[in-house]
Amino acid sequence: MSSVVRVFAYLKRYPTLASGQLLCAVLMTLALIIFPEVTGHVTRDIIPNKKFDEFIPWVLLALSGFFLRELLNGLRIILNNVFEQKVIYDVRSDLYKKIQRLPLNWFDSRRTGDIMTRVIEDVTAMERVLIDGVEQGLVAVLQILIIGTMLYLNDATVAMWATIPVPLLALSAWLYTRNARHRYKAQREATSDMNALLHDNLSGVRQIKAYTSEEAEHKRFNEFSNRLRKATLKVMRYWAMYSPGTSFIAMTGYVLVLAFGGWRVMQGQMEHDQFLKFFLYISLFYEPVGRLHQLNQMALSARAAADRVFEILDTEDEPNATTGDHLPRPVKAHVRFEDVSFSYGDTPTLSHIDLDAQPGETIALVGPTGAGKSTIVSLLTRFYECSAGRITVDGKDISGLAKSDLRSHIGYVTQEPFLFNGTVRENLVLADRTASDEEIWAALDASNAGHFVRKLPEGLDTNVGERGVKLSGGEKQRLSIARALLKDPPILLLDEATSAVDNETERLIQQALDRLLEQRTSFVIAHRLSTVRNATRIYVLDGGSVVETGTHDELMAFNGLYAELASRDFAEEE
Ligand SMILES: Nc1ncnc2c1ncn2[C@@H]1O[C@H](COP(=O)(O)OP(=O)(O)OP(=O)(O)O)[C@@H](O)[C@H]1O
Repeated sequence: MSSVVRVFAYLKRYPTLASGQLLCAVLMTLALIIFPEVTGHVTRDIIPNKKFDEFIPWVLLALSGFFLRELLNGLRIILNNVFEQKVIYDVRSDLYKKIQRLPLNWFDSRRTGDIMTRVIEDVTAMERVLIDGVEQGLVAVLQILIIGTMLYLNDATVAMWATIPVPLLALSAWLYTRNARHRYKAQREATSDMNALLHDNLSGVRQIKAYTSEEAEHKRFNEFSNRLRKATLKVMRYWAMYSPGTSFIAMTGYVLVLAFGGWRVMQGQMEHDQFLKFFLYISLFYEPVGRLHQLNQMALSARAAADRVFEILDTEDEPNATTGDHLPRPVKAHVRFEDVSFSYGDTPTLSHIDLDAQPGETIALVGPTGAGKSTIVSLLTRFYECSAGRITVDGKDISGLAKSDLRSHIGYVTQEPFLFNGTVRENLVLADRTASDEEIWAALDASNAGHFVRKLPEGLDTNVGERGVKLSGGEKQRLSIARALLKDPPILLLDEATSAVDNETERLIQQALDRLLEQRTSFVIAHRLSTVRNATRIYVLDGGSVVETGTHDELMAFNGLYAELASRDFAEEE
């Protein structure tokens, strides 16, 4: 279905506002007739007969015609804006809801800046078709019909000559529109590319400064900006031919009235007052034609934007985004991977993984970089779906579970602790919206974060900055542990941080982690020897397969890949 038609579906939600503004627009158009009719009457009857007593009331009537029109216009603008903002709100809300339900691999191949452009700019642009397009378009057409009728009622012959340019205008509009879509699409895409680059560079501003690549990045930004400039100029070049061209065609209508109207006046077939009225009407006739051309331009741009918005809305939700089974209560958290295979693209990432984690066990995942450790964790949270095999929790295949239910039983502490730009409290209650201050402090104390949070200028209400930029790496890690503690999930996924912290911080973090791992089924992508040693079982991965399994001592005795990794990676710790 055409994007433009689909945009109109949003109209139906607000029938009162839509019809209210249309009614105002129709009445406004009707009020337009007052001035030319009054002028005609005054020229024909009042002035020649010197009716001084009637003159002022007629002039006031002409004035009241304009007053009424603008009064209605004011009301229309108010209704229009309320309508417009409601629709923008609805489309954005639908879009955001949809984005949250899209599978993670959709985001893997998208740029954040592009998604933001669609939500912020494209929604506004597409909505203009709906509001301005429908309303102004209808008003313009109505004005053309009403004034056109008045022209024919006044003098059909002159009216016929006056409207000769109309088919020519329709033809040029069709020619312009026919090839315009790709030009507007290119313009919207160039905007999006530039926003995506800007977003990326702002996120990586530290790297840019550290590598003193400001100049190179400025050049790259200018290249993108230049592409947008060129795309916009291309749109404008066509408009520069189309707009004056159509204006000229419309103006020939005036000349035709002058020529044929003047001729009829000279032949005594038309009165002076009629001739004057004709000029007033003809300007009212061609003025909305100009507006229709502007609307056409806007509609084309809006259509390109709507295509981009509907592309997101039409993407399929991730499976079980909102529906599915629930885990049987109480959740014991017995996790099994049974012959699981997975690939992100063409090459297999995980092959035939078997893994068993009994309730309360700590499972360490160890292996060289790129072995597939994080992918195992991502499959358990169902960020990605297994290509073959199955994963069960308490005997239930997770592929049939509602994701919200599954994830509500899983805590995930990522390697790079991500904090949102908000207060300490806002970042923590992400795990439990109903948590009291006492519970928050208990989680902070258990993660050894209570001490430093108490020292922050506004305690729990201190803003941590974008991605937690105002905190140290160790502090961020402890806050993310506190967040997981607050959630208190039966299953915990922990990607241990690799960045070096001083010994004291390391001790504090380790203590926090020990508390976090207590009495839960945990999967730890282990980088610390202490974690690996305490693990119930270690799975050693290589090239997407489990190559060794056992405890630390067993694997050291086995003297395989684990022993090699351990002697290399953990040498410093020992
Ligand atoms: N989103 C993704 N899209 C495509 N390929 C991916 C994606 N994420 C990871 N990969 C690839 O899958 C393989 C396994 O990656 P994974 O992150 O699971 O390894 P890892 O063992 O956790 O590595 P590390 O210890 O370095 O974090 C790698 O070859 C990686 O390049």
